[in-house]
Amino acid sequence: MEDETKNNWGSTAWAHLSSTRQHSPLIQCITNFVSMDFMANTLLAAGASPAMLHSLQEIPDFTPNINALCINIGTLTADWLPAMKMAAEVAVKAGKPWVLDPVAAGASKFRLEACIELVKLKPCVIRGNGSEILALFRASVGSTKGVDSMHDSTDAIEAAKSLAEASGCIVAVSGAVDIVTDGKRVVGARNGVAMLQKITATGCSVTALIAAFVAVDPVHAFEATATALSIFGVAAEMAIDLSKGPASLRMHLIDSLYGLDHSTVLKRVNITSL
Ligand SMILES: Nc1ncnc2c1ncn2[C@@H]1O[C@H](COP(=O)(O)OP(=O)(O)O)[C@@H](O)[C@H]1O
Ligand SMILES: Cc1ncsc1CCOP(=O)(O)O
Ligand SMILES: [Mg+2]
Repeated sequence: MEDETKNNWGSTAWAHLSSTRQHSPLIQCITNFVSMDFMANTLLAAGASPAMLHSLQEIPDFTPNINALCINIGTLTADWLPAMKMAAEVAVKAGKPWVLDPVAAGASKFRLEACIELVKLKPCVIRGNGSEILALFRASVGSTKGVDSMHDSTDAIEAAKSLAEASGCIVAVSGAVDIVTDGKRVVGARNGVAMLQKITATGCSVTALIAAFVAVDPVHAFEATATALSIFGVAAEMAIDLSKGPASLRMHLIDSLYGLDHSTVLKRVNITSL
């Protein structure tokens, strides 16, 4: 049974990656300055088409034509927030899914309140690390080390389920095990390598990959979220053997994602029910 489940997830992951390569969904990213380059390259390597457009003036023309939107508050300032909100509203109105990365949600009142306002604008998926999801669930500042997590993803399972129930979003918590829940179902993706934490913007980039997979399979956002996390992890597993440290892992990760083949995906995708 477990093998069967694993194989099904492998096929689903391959379907999402293949579909991304075939359809090249246009992903608008309103993201932090740190992540822009790596996020765009991750999306390109997966076959998607990234566009880092964040001007308030362009959103009414541009956002209705995208396939999905990724909003990341990593280097948030007050002047960026109206564009994020407008883009989320325009995307929802146009029937396009959007994904929220609540970077360092618990680091300040300003960030936390921005996240809470954004969650009200109906993201399809929220992906954060353990501390971010706990901060959002508790609606409280603290218990985070800036953008890095002070918690294991498994510490936030119940918080993720409650947040998913309350918001109607899929909630993903990244870490050694990536947790994905819709409030009822919970799966864990056990792919990836610990050194991913030593490369900035890997979390941001996997959130953008989730947006790409949700764009090609919007009615299965739960599955698309789990497979995106797993595929990113599998690419890292392939890359680590070729790497000498974080800088070369970063390079090989992009190459591995670009070159991932069917048999590797079927063999390595490791998603199970929790
Ligand atoms: N200990 C770990 N082992 C394997 N993969 C990990 C580990 N920690 C994080 N990852 C992976 O690194 C990526 C970024 O996750 P994470 O570091 O939790 O996000 P963030 O950068 O937003 O804090 C994800 O793909 C996640 O699966
Ligand atoms: C270092 C840093 N500072 C503000 S945003 C950012 C990038 C965070 O990226 P990630 O959440 O993927 O680690
Ligand atoms: Mg992050």
